[in-house]
Amino acid sequence: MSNMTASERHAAERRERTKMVPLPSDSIVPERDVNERPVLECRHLGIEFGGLKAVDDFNFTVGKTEIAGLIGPNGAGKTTVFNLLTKVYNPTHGMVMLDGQDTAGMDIAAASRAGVARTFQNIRLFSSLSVEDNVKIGLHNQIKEHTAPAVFRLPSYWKAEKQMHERALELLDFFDMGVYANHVAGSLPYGAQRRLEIVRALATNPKLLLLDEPAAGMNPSETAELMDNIRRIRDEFHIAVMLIEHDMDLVMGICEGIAVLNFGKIIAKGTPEQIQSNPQVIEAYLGKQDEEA
Ligand SMILES: Nc1ncnc2c1ncn2[C@@H]1O[C@H](COP(=O)(O)OP(=O)(O)OP(=O)(O)O)[C@@H](O)[C@H]1O
Repeated sequence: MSNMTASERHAAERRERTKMVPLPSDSIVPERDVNERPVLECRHLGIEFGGLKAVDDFNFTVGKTEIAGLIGPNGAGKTTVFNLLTKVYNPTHGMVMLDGQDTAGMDIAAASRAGVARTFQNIRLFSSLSVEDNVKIGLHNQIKEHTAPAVFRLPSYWKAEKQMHERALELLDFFDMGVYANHVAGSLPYGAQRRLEIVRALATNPKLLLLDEPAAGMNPSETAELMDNIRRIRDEFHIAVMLIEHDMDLVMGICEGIAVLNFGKIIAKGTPEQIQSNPQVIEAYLGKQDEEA
């Protein structure tokens, strides 16, 4: 394996490790997850804006520790799916089950507590705050805060502060970012800011981490490092990751199950090998890319 590029190595590792098995719902999950409750089940999910069906009859399941991919041409509806999963939008059709919980009626904060976290296509950090404070913002959704201890600086307040500081550093260290803890977030190099977004999302203790174009703007070595980090997140936090990405080496290198959207509809679902050899996908998406190249 020594002469392989990072993405070839990832693809080889994935082929060795992951066997995808079908569920009765026409979805597939990694074999290791088949007896576990899926972290995400979308059934006939859809949303209309005016007359436009931005997402239509979206059926997709993500296993408990799966790395899943959502791909498709620009405007296909991918980010809208993430907005539905995080309750930025309420669906006009269908349902989303998060770790077995129906998310109907939840707002963004409730969905976060139920276990979904995300990063955005364009970096959204509190750029004038410190790196540590950005992570602590993520941690806040798990800590029950009472006004009196904070106002009167009671011992329970300091204990919670200490716990948050330690946890924030632990998470930053996981990504070799502990040295940046006191830096202003906006002063970090681009790649480090993208990593910080992931750390902040992980701080909410999610079961499902949604990454919207995590490799955008990255050079090949940063992308290879990102792929390693996504794998490490899955392996060490034992959570699922679902990502939207245009970088096909990344998608085919680390994703286990993939859905392809075109004009709001799933046109193909399957393993990277199945997706790469699907004529509809090649025509709708991969072929188009080749023509552009
Ligand atoms: N709030 C909204 N109101 C009206 N139309 C919307 C809204 N949000 C998304 N759309 C439309 O839904 C469609 C899907 O958009 P979406 O951003 O989900 O695509 P995408 O696959 O993420 O694209 P890209 O790869 O370019 O980010 C587009 O036609 C978009 O204009």
